[in-house]
Amino acid sequence: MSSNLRMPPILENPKKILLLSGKRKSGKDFLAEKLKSILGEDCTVLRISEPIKKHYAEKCGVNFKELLGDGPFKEKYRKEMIVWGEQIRAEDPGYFCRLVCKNAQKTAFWIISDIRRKSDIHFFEQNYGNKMKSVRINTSKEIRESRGWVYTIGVDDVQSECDLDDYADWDVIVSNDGHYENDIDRILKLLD
Ligand SMILES: Nc1ncnc2c1ncn2[C@@H]1O[C@H](COP(=O)(O)OP(=O)(O)OP(=O)(O)O)[C@@H](O)[C@H]1O
Repeated sequence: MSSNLRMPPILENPKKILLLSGKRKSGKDFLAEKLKSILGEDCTVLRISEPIKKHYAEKCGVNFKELLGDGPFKEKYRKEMIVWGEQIRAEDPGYFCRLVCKNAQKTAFWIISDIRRKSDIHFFEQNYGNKMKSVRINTSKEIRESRGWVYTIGVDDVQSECDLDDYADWDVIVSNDGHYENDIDRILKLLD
């Protein structure tokens, strides 16, 4: 056997990275899971908040799985986690993005389902160039409220929730107000 045949394949993955952004309860995780169910094994859903939650759970002795879920536990600790995450980011804005990419499975598509800051977008632009596609999910206040959103000082009025309100360079903007099938098609086209 020639030594060439034993060379490991060059990893071209991920081929595309979808960044999902939107206000709380806009449906980022919901749409990420719908996309994953279509893309299957070729796709990994990643969350920048995951290493934050993991660290926070270990530090404070709380349940990591509960923090990841969509329930009251996450809401209870959200404010504290935001403050802690901001302290780390102040020194190194790419810290959590880098951690997520480093530990991610090398599938063809990555979906990052919780993009919250311009610095997150810049990280992916700088490191992955045109592979990165950004999606903003704009969902009405009324629908978000019907999904359990309650305006909370210290959460809804801080950078993690508002920094991307004035970002204007989205590849696709969707409204997840009820019917999402067309939105899914428009997002999938970004992966061509
Ligand atoms: N199109 C939809 N149809 C039905 N239910 C939806 C739809 N979009 C979202 N939901 C539901 O609304 C709730 C909030 O959605 P989701 O957790 O995806 O929001 P999120 O943007 O990820 O929120 P957060 O920023 O708080 O993590 C979930 O229970 C989800 O199943």
